[in-house]
Amino acid sequence: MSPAPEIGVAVFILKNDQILFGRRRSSSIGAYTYALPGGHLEFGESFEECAAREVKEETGLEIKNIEFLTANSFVLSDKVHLVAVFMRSNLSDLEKTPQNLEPDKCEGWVWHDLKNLPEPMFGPLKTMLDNGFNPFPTESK
Ligand SMILES: Nc1nc2c([nH]c(=O)n2[C@H]2C[C@H](O)[C@@H](COP(=O)(O)OP(=O)(O)OP(=O)(O)O)O2)c(=O)[nH]1
Repeated sequence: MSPAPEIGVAVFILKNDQILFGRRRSSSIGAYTYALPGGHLEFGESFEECAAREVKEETGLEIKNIEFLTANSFVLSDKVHLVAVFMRSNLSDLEKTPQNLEPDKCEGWVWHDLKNLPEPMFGPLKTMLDNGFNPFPTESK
């Protein structure tokens, strides 16, 4: 029997014109590609709770204005079917810098301009951004 789809929550943290990305390490899917902070939805969690928890666990940052943006279904192989929920947020404290709290999973966190995105990017995210998806609120960007 095929494995069940996995549900991931990925978070665009927006700061001025920039988005926070980290390069994934080899132990997980999307090895060596740039992706957003995020992780798997745990039983009983809302998308907002999952976003805040994963961002805190991975970067030490606290976020606010957490909002649902979109969700997509991606079949990556015979064995991997992702349902990715994309959220956006702002930093609670603009002065705080991200820490790499899970160095076994991520090489480090860097801010990137929407017009100058890092490559190679994690497949599901790349598909969305290549199709013109813009995570910034329309009034400010
Ligand atoms: N982190 C992250 N996950 C993403 C992105 N796009 C996307 O489809 N996903 C999917 C892949 C996975 O199915 C799921 C969670 O990803 P993950 O591989 O980072 O999970 P993790 O090990 O940090 O999480 P966990 O098991 O500790 O909860 O979300 C993205 O940009 N960033």
